[in-house]
Amino acid sequence: MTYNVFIDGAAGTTGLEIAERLSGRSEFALITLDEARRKDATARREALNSADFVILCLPDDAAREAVAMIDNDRTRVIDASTAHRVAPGWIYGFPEVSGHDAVAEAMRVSNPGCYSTGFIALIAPLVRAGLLPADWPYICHAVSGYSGGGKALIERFESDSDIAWRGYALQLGHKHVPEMQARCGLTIAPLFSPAVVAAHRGMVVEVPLHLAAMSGAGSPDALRDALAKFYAGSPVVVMGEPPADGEMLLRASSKGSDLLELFLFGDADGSQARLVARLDNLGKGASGACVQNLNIMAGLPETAGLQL
Ligand SMILES: NC(=O)C1=CN([C@@H]2O[C@H](COP(=O)(O)OP(=O)(O)OC[C@H]3O[C@@H](n4cnc5c(N)ncnc54)[C@H](OP(=O)(O)O)[C@@H]3O)[C@@H](O)[C@H]2O)C=CC1
Ligand SMILES: CC(=O)N[C@@H](CCC(=O)OP(=O)(O)O)C(=O)O
Repeated sequence: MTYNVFIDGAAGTTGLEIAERLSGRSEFALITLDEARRKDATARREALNSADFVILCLPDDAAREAVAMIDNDRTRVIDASTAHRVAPGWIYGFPEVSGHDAVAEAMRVSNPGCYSTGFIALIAPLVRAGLLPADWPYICHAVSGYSGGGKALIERFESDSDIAWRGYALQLGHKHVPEMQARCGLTIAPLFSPAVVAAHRGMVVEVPLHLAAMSGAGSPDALRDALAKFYAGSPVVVMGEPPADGEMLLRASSKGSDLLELFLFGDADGSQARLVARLDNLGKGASGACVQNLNIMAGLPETAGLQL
């Protein structure tokens, strides 16, 4: 069986990476639009309706418009944008947390945000296990490679090599906060502080915890064991090897990866911990996750075409 796949936004950062992961795979045939027609509404409507699977790699408004153009009940959609991540009728495309069966059967899948992937991977299983409270004001710090901001941010960083660090969303209310809160079942929106560093790709997401002040929280060992148990058997989400030298580096030259590595560092008396997720914003943070979801929806091995 060969499935027709249309990547709407195929010339963008996420779209190009998905096409790369699908290239050479006989299970999929890509529907492509040339440069002159890739934003043409008629051509897009035709492509959207002739595909078995559509992957939207578009800004939010264009993603909503694309979904509205689909007028058949056969085409299945994976949306990489923020548009549908807490929308009714959409399955959240994080199979390890939402359930593989839910993704496998879905007509509409919303791919998680890159930062949200790290935060949810760390917090959702621990809240579900009762080892962390749902009613706690969590704080999350993160850094991303500049490709996380798409073509515009890549152009900005590559034309100004003097930017070493860019803090943003300083007025709070980053667009990933609603999905972080909803998918972890938190009663209070987390405070999220993202930044961009002078690396093309890569991401570190950290949630520092005052365990001693949190009623009912587990010990660092209990949290680590619970995460390891939750993701046991996952080929994509793994417990990272704790660094022997006590430091973690994000290298500007790092190659792409579709792995998501989780770490838990605790202090000697167990009163404080740092939960850390390391991933590639373009891997499990975007394109790798899209391909993993596509594999699952098509009934194929979930890691086919992934770089692990
Ligand atoms: N980059 C990342 O790490 C991640 C990105 N995402 C999300 O994925 C989506 C795509 O992001 P990204 O690839 O980074 O962004 P880019 O800006 O790199 O690419 C977006 C592409 O969409 C095209 N486009 C814009 N409007 C239309 C339209 N109306 N019809 C057809 N094509 C259109 C753009 O065209 P043109 O080339 O002419 O500008 C561009 O090629 C966004 O919603 C983003 O938030 C999600 C997770 C991580
Ligand atoms: C560095 C950077 O700018 N990152 C993007 C998020 C990338 C991502 O996850 O994309 P979605 O738009 O699909 O959520 C941002 O903070 O807006």
